[in-house]
Amino acid sequence: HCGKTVKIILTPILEWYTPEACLQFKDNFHAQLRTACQQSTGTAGLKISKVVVVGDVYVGKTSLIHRFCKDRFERDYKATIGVDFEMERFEIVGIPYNLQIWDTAGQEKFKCIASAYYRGAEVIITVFDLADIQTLDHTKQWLEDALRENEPNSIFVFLVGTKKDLVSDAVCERTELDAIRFANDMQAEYWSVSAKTGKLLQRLKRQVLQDVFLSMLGRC
Ligand SMILES: Nc1nc2c(ncn2[C@@H]2O[C@H](COP(=O)(O)OP(=O)(O)OP(=O)(O)O)[C@@H](O)[C@H]2O)c(=O)[nH]1
Repeated sequence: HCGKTVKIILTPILEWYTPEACLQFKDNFHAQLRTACQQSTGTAGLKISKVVVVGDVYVGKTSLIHRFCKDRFERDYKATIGVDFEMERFEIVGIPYNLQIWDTAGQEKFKCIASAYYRGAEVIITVFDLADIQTLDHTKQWLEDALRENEPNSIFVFLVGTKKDLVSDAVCERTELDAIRFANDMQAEYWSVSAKTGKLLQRLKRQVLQDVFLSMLGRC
């Protein structure tokens, strides 16, 4: 679990983690990376990174974040009122980082409140429901709104289709073809996932952490 690539270094704090066997704690670990990590400070000296999750009402944004941070799924729907956030802690070369994951409301009446929290994001995750193709059509607008509050060239964008468990493989494949076209236009990375089964979500999470890390390096 600890190796020489950035991807592997970004393992969050896990119970089976053994610092003694971890390359990033060795004296001869990549000097440039170590310096970059030590220099990258965010708001008020804390090392904070921000991910913002946007998309239509009921597409599964909250469920995605719960699976990300708590590895839990709830069947009952509770609309997000305005915004909410989860904090995920992880370490790089022994330096603790806080990853803020902002959950925004999809309901039109809360859009004004939610958009006030778009600023300062390193990653934007634009979500749609694989079982409701119309929600894919709206992703470009969600992204446009989120990008307006950020520096478009320094941001990583994900397009995520959720509720993969609700659609057949054939429907999923057809929708993915459209989604990949959208992703190319949006310069986004595309993933199909299910918060219910948790399928691919841990891999998506690692990819998000990797992009956050690259973004921090870019700021140094
Ligand atoms: N089967 C299935 N249901 C899901 C999945 N993800 C979310 N849901 C369900 O879809 C409903 C809406 O999910 P939420 O995560 O609350 O949706 P949201 O996008 O946060 O909604 P707003 O906060 O109102 O914008 C809930 O009843 C979830 O249990 C999934 O991957 N599979």
